[in-house]
Amino acid sequence: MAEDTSRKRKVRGRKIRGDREQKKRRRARKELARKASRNGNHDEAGTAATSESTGDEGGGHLESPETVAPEPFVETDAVESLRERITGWLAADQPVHLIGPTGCGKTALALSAAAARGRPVVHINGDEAVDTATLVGTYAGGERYEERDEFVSGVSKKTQIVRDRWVDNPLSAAVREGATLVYNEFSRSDPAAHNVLLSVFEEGVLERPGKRGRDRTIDVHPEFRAILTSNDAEYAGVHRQQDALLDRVVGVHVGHYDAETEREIVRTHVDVADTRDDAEPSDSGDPNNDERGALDPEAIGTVVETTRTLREELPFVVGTRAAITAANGIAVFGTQAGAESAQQQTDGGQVSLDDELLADVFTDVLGPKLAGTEIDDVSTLRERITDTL
Ligand SMILES: Nc1ncnc2c1ncn2[C@@H]1O[C@H](COP(=O)(O)OP(=O)(O)OP(=O)(O)O)[C@@H](O)[C@H]1O
Repeated sequence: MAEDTSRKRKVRGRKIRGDREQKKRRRARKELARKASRNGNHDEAGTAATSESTGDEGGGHLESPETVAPEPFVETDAVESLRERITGWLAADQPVHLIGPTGCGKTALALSAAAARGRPVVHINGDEAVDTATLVGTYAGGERYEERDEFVSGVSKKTQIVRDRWVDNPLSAAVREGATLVYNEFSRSDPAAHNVLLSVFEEGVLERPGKRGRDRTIDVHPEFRAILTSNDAEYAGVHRQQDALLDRVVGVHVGHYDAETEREIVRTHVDVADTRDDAEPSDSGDPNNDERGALDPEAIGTVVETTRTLREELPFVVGTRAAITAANGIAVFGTQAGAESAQQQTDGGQVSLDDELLADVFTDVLGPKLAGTEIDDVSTLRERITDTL
């Protein structure tokens, strides 16, 4: 009889514990939903879930589309047409591989296309150290918790339980949440790390190596998409990725933009002088940098034209980034050289630009690229630049 009573209480105890756990889980889910909605992280049904709702940990990898959208972002016809190609392929459920020379604008395009989808974004960079666990997740030791059993009133039993703690990494977070994965310079990572991508792209499941039981795989959310970027030289170089992977992505080749687009891009990254006759004296616009002046459209045109000529003449890539860096250098050094008075300097005067300054600035900007090229030293580089001007 006594045994019967204790059994009943034990059953009721479990039921109460079960209700409490359910409530706790519901509270946790609500909290996660609140956090996710603050991040704009919703799935199709308007509910929000993160890996934690399945008992795993995976926070921290998702960013809202608004956060990742590049700012400033120039949208000329050339930029828009490329972005439409990317978003078009994503709509066709194809992973996209953006291939192009360094500094031509791949990352900006990828992030802009990802943001345009309005889904959460996971942004990672490839490098030698990336392996499967870095992408998919891993066990991060045991998690200890205490379970309390109340058999009869006044008699309780505590049990220490150690449970494997799984930590999600970017790919698992992205496939679970239906995010857009932007995997920058993916060809810098070991190709073996990307085997998991094959089943993600082909079968819609992510295998979690080391996971056991029914948690071994994650079903890929139907809204999950991937944009991979790589430098055209590296892509064909040391880390050639397996054909099986390259076969499952479409390649969009991104070259250097046309002159008008490059001028627009440079313009958005520097302070532009107001050249109207009745314009106020120009101000750098940056309260922390009084020494930086404003470039007029003509100076921006000269920087872009020089960049484009050097691109043809020099044995290494001279990307749009080089043009932006040079323009920013000229905004400082041109102002220092051109300022006739101390007052003009602190006002952030308009820059004065001549060949000497252009050669100095471009020599510094391109100096780091000499290694492994036919140009042995920096004085030869300067000569080559001067010849081009
Ligand atoms: N459409 C654009 N609007 C504004 N800025 C842009 C645009 N495209 C590129 N840029 C700027 O040009 C520079 C180079 O772009 P980005 O970093 O995207 O090139 P990348 O090809 O990814 O370079 P890397 O191969 O070195 O990673 C950055 O400063 C970026 O902000």
